[in-house]
Amino acid sequence: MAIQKIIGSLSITDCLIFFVLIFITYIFNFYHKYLTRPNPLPGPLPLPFIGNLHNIVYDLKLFYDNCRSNYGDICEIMFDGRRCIILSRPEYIEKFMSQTFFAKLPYFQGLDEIGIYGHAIAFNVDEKSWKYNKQFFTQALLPPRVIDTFVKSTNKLFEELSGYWKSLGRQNSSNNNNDNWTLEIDFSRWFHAFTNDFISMVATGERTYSIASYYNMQSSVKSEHPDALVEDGDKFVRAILKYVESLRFFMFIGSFMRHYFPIIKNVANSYLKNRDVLYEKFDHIIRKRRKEIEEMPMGTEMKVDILTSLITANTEKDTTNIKTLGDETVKPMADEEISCNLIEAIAAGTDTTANIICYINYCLCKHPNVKQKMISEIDSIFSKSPNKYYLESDDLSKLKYCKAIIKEAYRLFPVLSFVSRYIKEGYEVAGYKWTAGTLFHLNITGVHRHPDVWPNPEIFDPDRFYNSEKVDKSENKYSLIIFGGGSRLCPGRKLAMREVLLLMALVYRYYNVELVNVHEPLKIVSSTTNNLQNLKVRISPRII
Ligand code: HEM
Repeated sequence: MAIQKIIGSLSITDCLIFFVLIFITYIFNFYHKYLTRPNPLPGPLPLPFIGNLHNIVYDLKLFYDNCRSNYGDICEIMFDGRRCIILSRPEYIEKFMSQTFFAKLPYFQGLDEIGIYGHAIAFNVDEKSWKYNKQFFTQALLPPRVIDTFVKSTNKLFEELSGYWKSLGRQNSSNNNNDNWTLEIDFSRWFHAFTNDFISMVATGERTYSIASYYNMQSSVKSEHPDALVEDGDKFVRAILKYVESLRFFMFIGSFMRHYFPIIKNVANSYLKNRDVLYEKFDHIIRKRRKEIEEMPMGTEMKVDILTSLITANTEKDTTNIKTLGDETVKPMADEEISCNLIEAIAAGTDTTANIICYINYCLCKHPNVKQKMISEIDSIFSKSPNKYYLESDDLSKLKYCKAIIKEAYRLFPVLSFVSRYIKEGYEVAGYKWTAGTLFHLNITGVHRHPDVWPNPEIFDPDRFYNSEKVDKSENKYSLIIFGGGSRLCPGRKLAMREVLLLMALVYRYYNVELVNVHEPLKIVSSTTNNLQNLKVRISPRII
């Protein structure tokens, strides 16, 4: 009653003064806490309420690119109300690359709401559940038999892509029947479509027909795949892309805004609806495959894809030997968990691989000498067997210079700007003691362009990884972290390396590739990955 009386007696000016006082007290507290923090490090000044969101959200890549030169090997930002320490030196990140389990994130209510937090692998913070999922996932991807099968699928899919290029090239030329055509293409769009088609096949055994769909958009004749299949694939890809986009939204936009702020609430709801549609689609795919597997007589050869492997693991149809996790016997994987793993595989394997292919292509077009040396290496594989069209795993292991190019392109243009680690207990890093709850970002660009580690770090020079003298000098274990490291090492690394190598070899074996405009700056849109967009190249068939 007394409080009601006091509130009733307040004028508008009193209320305003009251809110201003609260606001000033908050600001004072915020900066007092900031200025008296333990182990203060350099970094951009955080703002109340948003921390350093404004520094990173507009151009994430630029921020991490400049982080080391502006603030040094160790600096800090404030993210989601907590300190985030950015490490840009191999020696500092080394501790996080051990086999000890590290979470990657603190608790994110938004990620929980969208349904990924604590599930599958990348967003899993529970050691036991993460181990369970990662073991299954790795088992599904790493065996040589599996990799060989996917090498064959890449060859076949490239043949289809090549057919589309040829058809568009001929449609573009005055003479429809010859191989004397040139075609301008958006390399980035084609290879996003390609990796999407491919990873969907790897994950579920079913294609998205993304390359056919992109071809149909540009061609006067349609691909041979039925329209309904292509449209279905399109819908599926759009739902996946929207889901990936929603992860960022649910991480950055706070719970209050998502639930009560009118326009934002609608966006959140549309993301949740998309999630439900996507999970329903995966449910359907999983149920269908379970039934197929159940009906298969024992001993029948199974399909090679992640879905089949996750369904059969630890069942009587299991041909591998997972069975135990530590000392515990583990159970087969539940459908909900399988869905999350499949979504993660598709999300993690599309943009990463497509972008690295684009960056490699850009570097090659900018460095004709490197390109020529690489083409000689590729041709040497084919010249040993003149009727060869496809390449096999054994051929790929001979492409040493191509591998060096991949590493060097990735060093200069990492697809991910950073990887994160979150400590649940006190820990010593870079000579400082950190309390539980500190988040670390391992700055990939900072490490990859560190002048103490890499001589002339801004120069594209694949010989760093080819010429053994140079390799010994400059490559220390954590100075190149393409696939992260330690317990969190990327389980898709072998598959991705094979796919990228094979695509390089096939594209440059069969096509001349030039940038349409050599002087045009790169268009990189940085979000979860550093997406290279609108990479216009001119292709024509190589006369071999
Ligand atoms: C060129 C392509 C790829 C690159 C550059 C790449 C890079 C990375 C990096 C840097 C990490 C973080 C590692 C860390 O925190 O230390 C990661 C994690 C991961 N990647 Fe990849 N990746 C690629 C392809 C793939 C593919 C094809 C798949 C699956 C089919 C995949 C699945 C995953 C998963 C599930 C994780 C989470 C691992 C964990 O947290 O334990 N990646 N990847």
